Amino acid sequence: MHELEGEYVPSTAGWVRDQVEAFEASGGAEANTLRGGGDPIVVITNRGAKTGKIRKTPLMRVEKDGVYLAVGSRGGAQKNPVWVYNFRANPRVELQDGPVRKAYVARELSGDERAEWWEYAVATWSTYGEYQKRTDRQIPLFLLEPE
Ligand SMILES: C[C@H](OP(=O)(O)OC[C@@H](O)[C@@H](O)[C@@H](O)Cn1c2nc(=O)[nH]c(=O)c-2cc2ccc(O)cc21)C(=O)N[C@@H](CCC(=O)N[C@@H](CCC(=O)O)C(=O)O)C(=O)O
Repeated sequence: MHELEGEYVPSTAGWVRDQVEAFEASGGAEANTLRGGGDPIVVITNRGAKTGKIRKTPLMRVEKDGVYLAVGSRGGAQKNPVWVYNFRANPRVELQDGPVRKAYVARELSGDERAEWWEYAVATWSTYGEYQKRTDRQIPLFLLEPE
């Protein structure tokens, strides 16, 4: 059975749900930046930690040599986005970048490795630095490596 089949339950956030829909309907040709600006996004399909349902999570595109970084910033909110718990429970995800959708395994980062990737994330999209200043929660990072 294909790893990530199952019932897709859209995000409770309308703008996110709509972006996923437009992105997937166009094979990643449309709705592939943040709010139509110049910052590229990817869409990560993941399995709910409690419901087992299929979730689709757009994140900023942070990539290096075929490996992607998922940044649990959620605008600097005090609590983690719940997809963090999905990635921890079900690390096999699928990531679509433009027209290409592939299987990855998510691995949560810590220590020096995390520090290095955090620096790269902020260099890629500087708003992440602003978000970390807004909360004393340490923003979780997951490296997505091709399966
Ligand atoms: C709104 C909420 O989503 P969330 O998983 O908390 O994630 C919040 C946001 O991070 C998520 O919406 C991101 O896509 C927002 N977002 C970014 N969020 C980020 O954290 N970082 C980014 O870089 C980022 C970029 C981005 C770009 C475009 C865009 O449209 C959205 C972007 C949600 O969908 N909640 C569902 C539950 C979702 C879920 O996965 N439930 C699990 C249970 C999880 C648990 O164990 O509690 C399950 O199904 O079992 C609900 O309340 O019903």
